[in-house]
Amino acid sequence: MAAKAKAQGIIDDNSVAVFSKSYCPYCKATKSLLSELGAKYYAIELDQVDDGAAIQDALEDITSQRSVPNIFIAQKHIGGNSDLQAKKSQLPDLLKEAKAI
Ligand SMILES: N[C@@H](CCC(=O)N[C@@H](CS)C(=O)NCC(=O)O)C(=O)O
Repeated sequence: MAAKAKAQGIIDDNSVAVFSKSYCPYCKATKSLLSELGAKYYAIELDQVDDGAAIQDALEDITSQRSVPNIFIAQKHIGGNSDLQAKKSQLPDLLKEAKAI
């Protein structure tokens, strides 16, 4: 429950939240794209925090998605890297609406 509250808090408190793992190439692609677009984002590396596995379980409960990256923009679940890349043309508007750029 603590992990679920922490995951939800990260989603609620950040215009863009990326649940990531430091070695994950899809996560790197997501963070690169957001950086290229000049977006402010919060990333948590689940392989580098003690409660990372519990947060990953909580994310699966919340989103039915277990893989990382698990991405939220303006508290809305976007999905993983392939979902984010597929929205590339809409991202500038989405990120502006979210006040991330
Ligand atoms: N199609 C997914 C692929 C993501 C993926 O395969 N991520 C791997 C890490 S690189 C993963 O979540 N593996 C399971 C795990 O780390 O628990 C996307 O585009 O985000």
